Amino acid sequence: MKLLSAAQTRALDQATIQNQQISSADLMERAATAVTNWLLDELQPAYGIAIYVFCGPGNNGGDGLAVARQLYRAGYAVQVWLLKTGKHSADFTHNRQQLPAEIPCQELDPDKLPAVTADAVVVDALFGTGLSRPLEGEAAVVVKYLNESGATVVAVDLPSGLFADAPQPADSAVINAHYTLSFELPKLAFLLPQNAKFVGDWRRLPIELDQEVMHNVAVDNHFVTADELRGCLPKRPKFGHKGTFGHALLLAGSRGKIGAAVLASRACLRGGVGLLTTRVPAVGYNIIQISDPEAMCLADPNPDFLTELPDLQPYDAIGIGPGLGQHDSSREVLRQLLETTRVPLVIDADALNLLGANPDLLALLPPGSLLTPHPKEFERLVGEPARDDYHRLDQLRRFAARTRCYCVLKGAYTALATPDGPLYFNSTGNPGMATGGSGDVLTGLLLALRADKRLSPLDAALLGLHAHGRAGDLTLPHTGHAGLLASDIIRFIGPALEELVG
Ligand SMILES: NC(=O)C1=CN([C@@H]2O[C@H](COP(=O)(O)OP(=O)(O)OC[C@H]3O[C@@H](n4cnc5c(N)ncnc54)[C@H](O)[C@@H]3O)[C@@H](O)[C@H]2O)[C@@H](O)CC1
Ligand SMILES: [K+]
Repeated sequence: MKLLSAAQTRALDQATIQNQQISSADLMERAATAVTNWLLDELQPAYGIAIYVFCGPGNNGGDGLAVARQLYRAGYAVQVWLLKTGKHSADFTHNRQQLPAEIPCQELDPDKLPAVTADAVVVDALFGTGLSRPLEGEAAVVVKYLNESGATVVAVDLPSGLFADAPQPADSAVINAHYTLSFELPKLAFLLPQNAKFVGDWRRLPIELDQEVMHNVAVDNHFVTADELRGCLPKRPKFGHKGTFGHALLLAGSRGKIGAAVLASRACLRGGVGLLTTRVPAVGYNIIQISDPEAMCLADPNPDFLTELPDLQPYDAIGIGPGLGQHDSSREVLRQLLETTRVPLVIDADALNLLGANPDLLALLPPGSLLTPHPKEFERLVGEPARDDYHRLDQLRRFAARTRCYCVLKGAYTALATPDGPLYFNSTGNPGMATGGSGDVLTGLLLALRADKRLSPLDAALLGLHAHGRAGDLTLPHTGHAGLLASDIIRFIGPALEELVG
């Protein structure tokens, strides 16, 4: 699913109006109907509860006026409050004229705002994608007042004051919505941690925008849905054998962190790899052999950390990092690996920290490698803290372009940057997965998919990120959020992958 800029959204609205031969008021009615239906079907406010619709001067306000009319016709006690300032759009004026006279409708006076109580529902239709500067004056006063009211706030299209795809000054007034109802597509802003308190739970309301125009528009950012990935994982051929699915090598673990190697190995096996060899320091030999009997174990001569790179000839993909530690000898193993490998690499955890601390190693990164940092590891990799989440995405995009690698940025909506520019945001997963070992599981799963020669690097990464989050979602009924362990995720990798098989 594409994430459009505000300008692209406007163009798509216009194309829809033209191609479907409808008026802009018709499209607005469609949008408002989607909001009203969501309110009635999902929020289900009790009859008699006060519903305040706050409208700005543009088409977002027009949506609000149409919603107010529809809610009134559905029997709700609605009142409309209008911002005094601003030039009214044509569709605002149209819907203002359509508002039944029985609905109380007044202009807002910042010195005498309506008493909005905590049990009320507020529909925020002040500003949407037409926001051109941070809110100030009257609008900022209203927004701050609503944020303090305790009422349930439902934002139409976008929380007022929030830019769809760019940062705003830290102290600017933005609605803190409980729910944001976005027309047709989500917005980039929804996927960034810094905007979580503005956006609340977001929903996407389809309004039948022109599919062909949407298909052809070029975008920098994608939100990857299950529908798009379904069928992308090739079926295992009837006469396939273990060689068909690749032989992976995992370099992981150090004294006290052999568990990371166990988790990554098991996830790799559950990810469908044909064969797996796990290289751990000698202390991990028995542990791996007992915990992951399906894996072969090659012990390093050193008891505590990796010091030697094995012969790489048999392997189709190599993963390095989980629990590795940052010993000088392990750094040299990483260096040798970067210098000699001819197969895809998956690089995680301490291997990333070693890259960050040694720019000469970073320069050796083979193009096409897949890196899986969380934000702190990514900061070490690029050596510069991000100003905000948008800046961090810029850094991510530039890093992938410069190194010609695929780079993940782990989070609630994990991002994947590609060497050619586009970013892909993952749509699965839950906060229960923010637990030790979850990243090791991802590395193992991605390693399995990179070892499968039938998959492109991009498909392997997207499928792995999706299946990892989905496996985490499938554990929830069994574990809840707090009780979710990384090893539970592994149990559900199989079912999560099965959903994606063509
Ligand atoms: N274009 C269409 O046909 C559709 C538009 N829709 C709605 O229309 C919205 C976009 O409408 P508009 O483009 O009219 O934009 P908005 O309604 O978001 O706001 C635009 C108005 O606000 C003013 N403005 C911008 N920033 C301001 C600020 N900081 N302080 C004060 N005034 C400010 C602008 O000068 C303009 O008058 C969408 O978010 C969506 O809610 C939907 O009805 C779907 C169809
Ligand atoms: K809004």
